[in-house]
Amino acid sequence: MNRPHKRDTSIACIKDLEVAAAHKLNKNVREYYNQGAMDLITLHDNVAAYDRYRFRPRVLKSLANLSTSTICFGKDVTFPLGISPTAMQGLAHPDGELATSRAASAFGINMCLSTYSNTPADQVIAQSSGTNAYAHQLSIMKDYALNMAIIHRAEEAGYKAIFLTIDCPYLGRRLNETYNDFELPPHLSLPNLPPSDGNMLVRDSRIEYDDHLDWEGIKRFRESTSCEIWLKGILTAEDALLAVEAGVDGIIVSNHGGRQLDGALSTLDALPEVVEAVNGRIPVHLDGGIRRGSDIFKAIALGAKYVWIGRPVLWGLAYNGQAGVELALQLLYDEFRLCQALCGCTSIEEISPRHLARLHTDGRYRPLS
Ligand SMILES: Cc1cc2nc3c(=O)[nH]c(=O)nc-3n(C[C@H](O)[C@H](O)[C@H](O)COP(=O)(O)O)c2cc1C
Ligand SMILES: CC(C)CC(=O)C(=O)O
Repeated sequence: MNRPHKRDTSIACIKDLEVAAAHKLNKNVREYYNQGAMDLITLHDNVAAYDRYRFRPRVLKSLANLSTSTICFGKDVTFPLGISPTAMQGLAHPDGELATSRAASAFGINMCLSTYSNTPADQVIAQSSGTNAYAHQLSIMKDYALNMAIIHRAEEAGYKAIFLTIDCPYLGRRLNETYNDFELPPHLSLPNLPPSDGNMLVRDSRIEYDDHLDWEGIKRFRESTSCEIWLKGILTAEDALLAVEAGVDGIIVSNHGGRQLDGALSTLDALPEVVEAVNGRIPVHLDGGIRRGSDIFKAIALGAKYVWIGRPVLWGLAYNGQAGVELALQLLYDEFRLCQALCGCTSIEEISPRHLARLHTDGRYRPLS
């Protein structure tokens, strides 16, 4: 007999889910997922940056027609949140990326698949019932036949966009991977990449990234596919302007979840200068540090059209597969909708910088504009 799923009352927010996931994962995987580069300064600042803002809520606005939905990659999605590409989801749960994809589709939000997926791209997108859209992330390797094969497989399978990860000409120094001699367990494979029996992350010859890539190279990617081309890993106005000139379809303000250059700006702090430089010519998205629905609201208020999450999904997946990812999404959705309502916004378009105040050096919060 199918019993109705009883919600675990000990999990009321993403922090609870992080704790629950920590009990399910072994040390190597937990630290690979949760940690980042060097002293984890950027990792922590990604999260802390949200607390440097306060809301300026507007009251007595009828909420009768409140809508949280928005359009992203041609889909009318439930709210402005998507799933960032994270490697090797099979480490969290045997269903891996299949479970994540089913949860994204059930919830009506978009998903980006990692180059280092444990599941082939066509199987991941096949889990969708048509409610959501998919992007495929590309770690740009020296081997262009391999890069192009990944792009063309994604295009044929129905992926709408390629996210070029541009903050990774070399892998960041993740100390946990060295201490733990972190490796992919033998039961998991990486179907996008040629087989190898070397150490997965620290010394694997498959991870020879193209450290010669420049803006001309980005234009060539643009010409190689009918998928949209997005750059994941922009943190400055200067590079945002070059991205617009290169003709890409969009930008994701990202520091790889604090896993690349430790000490780089938090993504929320980088967002305003990128939004200002782009000036509406292409959409700007953000990922990094989102742990509450109210964080999503703050990023949207600062000009992101859509935001993405990495670790909260991995924690949901580790906790309880597809149902755990849906729980993570539900928590963030409920918190976001409430925050939007309490700020007096009936639509995503109404969310603006006027809804925020920022902490200044004199200890006071002031409106943004
Ligand atoms: C375990 C893990 C694996 C990741 N793998 C990839 C990857 O394969 N490609 C990529 O572009 N980004 C990767 N990222 C970065 C995420 O796409 C995203 O930028 C980051 O997780 C966002 O920060 P958050 O985890 O605080 O939400 C990974 C992040 C984590 C935590
Ligand atoms: C396999 C890794 C290179 C994936 C990644 O980008 C990460 O761990 O941050």
